Amino acid sequence: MAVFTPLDEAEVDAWLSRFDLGTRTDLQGIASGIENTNYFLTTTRGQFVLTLFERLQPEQLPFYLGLMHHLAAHGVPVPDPMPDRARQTLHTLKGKPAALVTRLKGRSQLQPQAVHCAQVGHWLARMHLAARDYGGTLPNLRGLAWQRRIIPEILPYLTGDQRALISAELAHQTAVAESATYASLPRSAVHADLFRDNVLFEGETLSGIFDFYFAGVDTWLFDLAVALNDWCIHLETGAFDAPRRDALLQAYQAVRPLTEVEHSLLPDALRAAALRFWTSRLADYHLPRDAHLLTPHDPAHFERVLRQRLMPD
Ligand SMILES: Nc1ncnc2c1ncn2[C@@H]1O[C@H](COP(=O)(O)OP(=O)(O)OP(=O)(O)O)[C@@H](O)[C@H]1O
Ligand SMILES: N[C@@H](CCO)C(=O)O
Repeated sequence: MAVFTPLDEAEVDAWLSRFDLGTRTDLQGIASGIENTNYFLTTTRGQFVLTLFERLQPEQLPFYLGLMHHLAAHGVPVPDPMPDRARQTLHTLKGKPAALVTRLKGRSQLQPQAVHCAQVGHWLARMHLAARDYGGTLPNLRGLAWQRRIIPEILPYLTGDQRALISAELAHQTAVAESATYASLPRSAVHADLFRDNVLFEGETLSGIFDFYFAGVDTWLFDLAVALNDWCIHLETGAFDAPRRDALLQAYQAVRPLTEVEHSLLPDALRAAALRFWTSRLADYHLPRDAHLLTPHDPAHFERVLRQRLMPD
């Protein structure tokens, strides 16, 4: 369930009157999602999503909302945060930070085919190019610095084999991140969590990308690796499905060809992306921050993905 903070119609109406968005015609709690309280809010002027941020710090939110607006203004189909009459997009409702964003059309495609992966590759590259001149500077808060802090806390919960794997991978990624080639990788604000459940399709056409609340400045290659590791694998084994992987990569490169350095570092980036989500899932599982909010995803899945990425092709 994802209505952690129930809202009644009168309090939503009072809040909505700050905007030039007409009056409420419908309000429905959204059942999915595990981080925030979300409602679909329909007014006489359009369809929106009202989000109450249950966990995120208000200081981080201007970066996410600013990025969404920047991308929307560049023609990327992402939720556009609505300003109130005082031109603010970050609001407060029931004492929590809140935003009202445009509702995107479409449905998720949890069993993607190559045609869907090609759409994801195309829009990921468009997003990267559009984000180049976004001025926000929030780092990826689940990047290597966070992993180096949290992995020692997780180690006691792991088997000897898992401890060896995660420690060796962390050491490898630290060495990669300190290399001169890594420093030359193109980067900007990126989504950093472009999984199947954060994209909508109308038929075979991508109609929306949402959930920017893990976005941060990181390499474009890392963002690409996150998407490849989710959209283009067999979920049971973590192995790549070659037609889907090739479709995503080709469509990405039709918009923005990878540099030579990016080609050479892609295998490391795929490992880095697997390590990132194995680590966060282990942390959510063993060190829950807000146990009542989080339904942890299965950490073993990303352990399998990492082991697959370590095998020769
Ligand atoms: N702007 C939007 N337009 C259309 N649908 C949306 C939009 N934002 C959210 N949704 C719908 O609401 C659901 C819940 O949103 P979301 O996945 O972002 O939840 P969350 O709790 O904020 O994050 P998490 O994915 O981390 O659990 C999505 O699966 C999607 O169906
Ligand atoms: N995509 C993340 C959850 C955070 O949105 C995961 O699958 O672990």
